[in-house]
Amino acid sequence: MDATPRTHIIGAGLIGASIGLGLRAAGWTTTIADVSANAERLAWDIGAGMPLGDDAPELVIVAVRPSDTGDVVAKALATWPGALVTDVASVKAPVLDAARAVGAADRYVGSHPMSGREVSGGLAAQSDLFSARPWVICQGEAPRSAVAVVASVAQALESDVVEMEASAHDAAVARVSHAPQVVASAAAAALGPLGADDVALAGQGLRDVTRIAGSPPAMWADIARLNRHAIVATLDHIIGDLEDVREADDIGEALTDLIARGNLEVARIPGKHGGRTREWRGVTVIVPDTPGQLVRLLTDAASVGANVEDLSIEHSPRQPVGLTTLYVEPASAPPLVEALERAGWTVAAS
Ligand SMILES: NC(=O)C1=CN([C@@H]2O[C@H](COP(=O)(O)OP(=O)(O)OC[C@H]3O[C@@H](n4cnc5c(N)ncnc54)[C@H](O)[C@@H]3O)[C@@H](O)[C@H]2O)C=CC1
Ligand SMILES: O=C(O)C(=O)Cc1ccc(O)cc1
Repeated sequence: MDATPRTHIIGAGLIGASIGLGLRAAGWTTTIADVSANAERLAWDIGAGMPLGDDAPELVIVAVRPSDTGDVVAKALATWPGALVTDVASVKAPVLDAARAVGAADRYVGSHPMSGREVSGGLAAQSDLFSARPWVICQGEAPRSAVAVVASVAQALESDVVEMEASAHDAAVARVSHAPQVVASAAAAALGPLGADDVALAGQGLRDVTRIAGSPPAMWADIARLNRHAIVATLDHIIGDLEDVREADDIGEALTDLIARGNLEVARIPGKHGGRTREWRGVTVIVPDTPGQLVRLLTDAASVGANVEDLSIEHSPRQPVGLTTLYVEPASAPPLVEALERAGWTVAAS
C-alpha cells in the first residue's frame, strides 16, 4: 500500500473531521461521509475530505458512535473487499468481535486515539487534536503490514502509537477514562442542592475535577453499555474507598490514607499533554483583573527569554485579581521570578 493510502472516513463528527483535517494537512487524500447531510457538507466545507468518488478506498476509518461501530465496520469490510478497515471507538473488544463475525478480522485493526473534547460534532474539529497524545492500536487477527498502515495514520497526526490487546485496552480505559467521567459527573451533580451564589465560590479544584462533566451523555451511555463489566469493577474500587472514608471511626485517618495513595498514583500520570512526560516549574503571579494585564505579563516574561510552556488562570468572580501560573523549564524559573518582580509583579509562589 502507498505511504499515503486513499483514505475514506465514515462519520464526520468531532473525531472523524479532526482526523480528516489532520491527514489532509499531512498531504493525504481523504474522502469523508456522514449519514447526516449537514455534518457531511460541513466536513467537506472545512476541508476534512472530499465526497467519495468512484475509486474504492484503500483504507477506511470508521468514526461513528461506539454502539454503531461494529455494524459500520462489518459493512465497510463487505463493501470494499480490498480495503483495510480501522475505527476509533472508545471500546475495542466488541468491534473486533463484529469483524470476526463477518469473517474479515484479517482486514480489521482496532484503534483508539486517547484524545478528545467535551463537545461533539465536526464544528469542534481540530487538525492537531491528536498531537503528542497516545493512539492505541489493537492488532487483533490482522497482519503486521496492516498495523503499519494504521500506525502511519497515527504518526501523520503526530500521535504516540501504543499497541495493546483489545480486552487489556478496555480494562485500562475503564480506569483512565470511563470511570473518571462517571466520577466527574457525580461530583458536578452533587452541586444540585446549592444556589448560584454558593456555586460561585468554586475554585480551580472543582473546575479541574468537573471539566469533563460537560460531556454529551449519548456517547458515554454507549461506552458504558459496551464496557460495563470493566467500568463496574472500577466503580467498585472507588466506592470501596469512599465507603472506607464514610464509615471510618477517624475520618481524618481514613482520608489521610486515601490522599496518600492518590498522591502516589497521580504522580504516575504523564505530563501536560498526556503524552511525553516533561517537568515544568510553575511561577504564580497575582494579576489585576483589568484588560491587557495578561499580555503585559507574557511580554515581561518574554523579555527575559522565558519560554512559557503552559499557562493556567485561576479567577474567582468578584475578585479584583486573578492568579496566573506560567509553566517554564525549571532553570528558567529563578530569572523569570526576578525579572517579573523587577517589572512590578507580585509573585505569589514559584
Ligand atoms: N469525543 C471524544 O472525545 C472521543 C471519541 N472517540 C470515539 O470516536 C467516535 C466518534 O465520536 P465523536 O466524533 O465524538 O462523535 P460525534 O457525535 O461528534 O460524531 C459522530 C458522527 O457519526 C455520524 N454517523 C452516525 N452513524 C453513521 C453511519 N452509519 N454512517 C455515517 N455516519 C454516521 C453522526 O451523524 C455524527 O456526525 C466514537 O466511537 C467515540 O467512542 C474516541 C476518542 C475521543
Ligand atoms: O477530555 C479528555 O480528557 C478525554 O479524555 C477525552 C476522551 C474521551 C473519550 C475517549 O475515548 C478518549 C478521550
